[in-house]
Amino acid sequence: MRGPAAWPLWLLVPGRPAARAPGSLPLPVGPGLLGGAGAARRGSSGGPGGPGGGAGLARLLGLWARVPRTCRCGALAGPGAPPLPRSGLPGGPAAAARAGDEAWRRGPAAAPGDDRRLRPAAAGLSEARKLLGLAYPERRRLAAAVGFLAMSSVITMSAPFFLGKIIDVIYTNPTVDYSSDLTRLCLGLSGVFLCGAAANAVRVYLMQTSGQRIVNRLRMSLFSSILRQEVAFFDKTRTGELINRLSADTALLGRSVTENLSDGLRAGAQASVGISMMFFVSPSLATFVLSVVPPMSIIAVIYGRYLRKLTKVTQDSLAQATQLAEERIGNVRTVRAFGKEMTEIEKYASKVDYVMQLARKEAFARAGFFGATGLSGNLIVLSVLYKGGLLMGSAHMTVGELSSFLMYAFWVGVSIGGLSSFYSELMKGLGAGGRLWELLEREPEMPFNEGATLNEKSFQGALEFKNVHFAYPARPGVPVFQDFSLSIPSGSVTALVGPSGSGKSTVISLLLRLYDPGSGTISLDGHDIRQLNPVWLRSKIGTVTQEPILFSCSIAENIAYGADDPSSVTAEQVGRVAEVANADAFIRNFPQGFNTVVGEKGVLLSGGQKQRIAIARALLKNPKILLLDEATSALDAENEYLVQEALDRLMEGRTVLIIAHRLSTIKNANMVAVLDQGKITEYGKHEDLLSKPDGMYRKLMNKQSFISA
Ligand SMILES: Nc1ncnc2c1ncn2[C@@H]1O[C@H](COP(=O)(O)OP(=O)(O)OP(=O)(O)O)[C@@H](O)[C@H]1O
Repeated sequence: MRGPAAWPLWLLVPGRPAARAPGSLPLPVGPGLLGGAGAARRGSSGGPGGPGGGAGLARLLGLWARVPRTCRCGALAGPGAPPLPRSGLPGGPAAAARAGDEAWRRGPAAAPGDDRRLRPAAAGLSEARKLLGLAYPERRRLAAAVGFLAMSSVITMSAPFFLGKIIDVIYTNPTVDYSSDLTRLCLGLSGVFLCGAAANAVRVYLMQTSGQRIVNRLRMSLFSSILRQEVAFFDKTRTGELINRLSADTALLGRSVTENLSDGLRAGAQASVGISMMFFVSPSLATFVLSVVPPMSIIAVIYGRYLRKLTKVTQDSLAQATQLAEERIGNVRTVRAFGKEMTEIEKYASKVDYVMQLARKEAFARAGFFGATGLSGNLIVLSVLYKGGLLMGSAHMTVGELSSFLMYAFWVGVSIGGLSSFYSELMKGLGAGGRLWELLEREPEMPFNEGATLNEKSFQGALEFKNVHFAYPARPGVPVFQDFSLSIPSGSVTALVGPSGSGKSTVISLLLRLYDPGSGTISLDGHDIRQLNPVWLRSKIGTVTQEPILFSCSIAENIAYGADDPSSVTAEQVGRVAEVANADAFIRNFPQGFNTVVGEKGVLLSGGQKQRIAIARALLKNPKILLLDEATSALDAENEYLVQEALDRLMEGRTVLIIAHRLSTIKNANMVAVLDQGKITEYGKHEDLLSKPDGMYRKLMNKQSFISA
């Protein structure tokens, strides 16, 4: 915040400390003498520009990779891990309750473990109340800050009165020696100003720290709410947009309820005290001055509404620009391979240009608003001088009283400027808040962590699809499965084959319950998986895809990610599974061994190496059910052998569904299922299916090149 001492004396252009309006009048006393001036207009940093301003399964599972990196490693346990902090508060609901966070609490009918019902209690209330609800957990700090604010404001606002007295001491009787009176008054006032400055400093500190805590809590709540959403939500919502909401919008919203609120309160308090003092010093002059306030209020309301709408559009366009940048930077190899750098730069430039256009509109509105308030401020001063001069001439006012009045008028002008800044920042906060509330209050269409679990001892891992009909929510009119039925007995290996796009990866998505079928049932040991707790279900399933997604952390952390509680995994456990997965030799060859950081999405490793790390991760998870997607392209002979051997070890004793691309896998499978046009058209052993002369399987074998290794 700009320090008051840096403000020019003539500053009466409300909310524009840095710009002197042409022709504005110099005032006798500057705010620098009067302690902190919280009415300083906030910078517009939160506005445009922001604060500181054919591998289907891989694609599906890649959704998980959209999770921001910082949360992927270690901190975020896999399925089966303790649920994410409810209510977004680091300590979960208990902490929320401790913090008195009424905006985030369980609904009255919530069952234990029912995360879905956690929703902001403020839902349905006006947005302004929701904003204030955010500040509620910080009420003690904020109340203390308001106390210090009141103290510094009282001191600030008493200054003009005493300064007027000093002027009268000087002017009233120039022949008398008034030096001792003057020294006493000035020393006393210096002490009082010092107290005012200290109170103001404490207020700023408390407000800033509360603001950051509110933003942190808001970000945690939002991140938690985003991660709970069903996968279909991520099919429709773009990552960059969510990132923008998490960073820019939360900051804007947080600021509007703390620093801005504090400055608004200060300005409000100072304006009302200033107006009262103006009436106290000269009622007739005060009545005259305040006749200009109502027209200004009307302009402010119109301006505020406009700004609110504009902020919403600006934040949306900013989110789109972030989305584009995030996607292109994340896929820079593809951009480079196609030589599209310049095209992408132009695309980004057009998005940023649009944000700029909106910023220009905002600047235009701001300029008009602050120009009008500045002009009226200066006119007030001029008229006070005029009318005050006349009153002094008729001996109705002393020079000290006129000086006091002018200073109060000045403070009221500054405070009204502060109030208009507060109002515009609040409107911006409300504009940015709209989308945030939508996200925060969105209830996932699929339960996140509720439902039954099966008895671990009797759990077999038999899977069955019965008359399943399914279309992706993003394409409801295009059915992927129509009357799809398939049984995968416990402990058996079923190979799934079918033409590209026939829905093989979709089978895996449905088993992981990333989506629910439109009709029909998918059961585990005879229980409809919709009745089961999805987190528990996923903890029983391991997946290895042809393009495994690794996170940008160490190899050890990537392997430990498979465990229910990654933090409890020992180096020995990691070493052991890496050995079984034929991965430890190449890992140990890296200078930093298991501590080697693999780069974003594991970009620093080869395909075969990534697969073996994924196999080690699955081994550590030790699931009853395995869903595998074999690599379509052949690895070199050695890698091929090592991966295959690791996979064979991984498959032992589990229920396995494998999207097969290797002849050897198909031949070794207990059963082969042929998927075509949303149905299983053939089912049996490799040799039996091959013996059907017109069968789909035979045609597939002839058409598609299965890897012969
Ligand atoms: N998230 C999604 N939203 C909408 N449609 C999708 C989605 N994922 C896949 N599809 C569509 O569903 C159909 C089945 O896709 P799926 O990935 O299951 O096929 P596949 O048999 O695994 O293909 P491939 O062998 O090429 O990987 C395709 O038509 C595909 O375009």
